[in-house]
Amino acid sequence: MKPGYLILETGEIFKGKIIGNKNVPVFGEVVFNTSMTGYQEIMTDPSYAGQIVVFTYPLVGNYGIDEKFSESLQVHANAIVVKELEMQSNPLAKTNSLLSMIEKFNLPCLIDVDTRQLVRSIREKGTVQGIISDRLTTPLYFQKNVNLLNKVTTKSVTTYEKKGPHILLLDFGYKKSILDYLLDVKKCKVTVVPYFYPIEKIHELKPDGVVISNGPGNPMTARDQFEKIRQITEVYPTLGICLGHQLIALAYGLKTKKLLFGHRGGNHPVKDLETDKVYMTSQNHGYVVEDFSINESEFEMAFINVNDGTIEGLRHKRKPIITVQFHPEGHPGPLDTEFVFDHFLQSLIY
Ligand SMILES: NC(=O)CC[C@H](N)C(=O)O
Repeated sequence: MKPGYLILETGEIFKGKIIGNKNVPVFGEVVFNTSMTGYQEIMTDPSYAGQIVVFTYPLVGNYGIDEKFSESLQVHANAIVVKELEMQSNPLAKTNSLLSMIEKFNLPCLIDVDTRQLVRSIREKGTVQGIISDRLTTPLYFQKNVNLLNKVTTKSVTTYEKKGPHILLLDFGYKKSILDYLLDVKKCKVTVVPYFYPIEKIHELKPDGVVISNGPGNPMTARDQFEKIRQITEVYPTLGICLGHQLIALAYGLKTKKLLFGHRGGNHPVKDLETDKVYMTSQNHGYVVEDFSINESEFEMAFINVNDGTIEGLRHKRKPIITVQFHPEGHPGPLDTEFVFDHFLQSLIY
């Protein structure tokens, strides 16, 4: 194991050891996730493309990995940072080790890091770019506002046949558990298309409803899709999840902004403004829809974050459009808000 460093844009340096891909430096936006489990789902969630993920839970890898928990076929995070990494596989659980996954995907990983201090710094100063390197003299070079969507979206059109309603999943980097939920739990027929799929071709597929997926980066990088998204919502009942929520809001003229350090974890409390009930949700986002922009828009707030009062979901006043900033499909995290899918499916006429 060779010594390594996480060098932040602010000039702060965190020491550790490099394992996995030793071909550093590697760059990325440094974000932290507070989930106590779910490292495999987090690493394979396409929304983390371009980011260096810091796990606040101090021991990562202790229950191994299992193919069925992957949210995609790749690891999307640029690198991970952990306090203590369990190197062995767990013979009782009969799983492979996290290290085998790190090696398979050639993922740079900085271990033995004071992640508490690192997260304190991010919480204070905000999300910053960083570099993992094996030397302190690495020149700081940061790419900002890169379009990550082409990296994560599907290149083809795939239909999964089932007897239920036909849902089009517009893929900005969807998590597999969204597809699984629609297929296996709700028995929907699902067609997954690239995010840039033209509106005429969407009409040809004759979906009963559209789900706009989660995905990486600043939602404004998808501005060339806003007009199409608006057209989709004019015709089809639509559910937007996380990035999908932000894109629908932007398509209707609302605004987004970057949070100081984002929401990434499995216990973010969200209040349903219709019932006044609070649910625990799984979250992973750095941007939010700005609340002032909702005034005089065609939307009303459906969910609010109990911790910081940010918008967690929108409902169109007349059209069947539901959007959520959190992840109703969980993975990792609670499934308390799966009913969001039911509300969407109830809005379909087929
Ligand atoms: N999970 C997501 O879809 C993330 C959305 C967006 N990239 C954000 O960070 O806010």
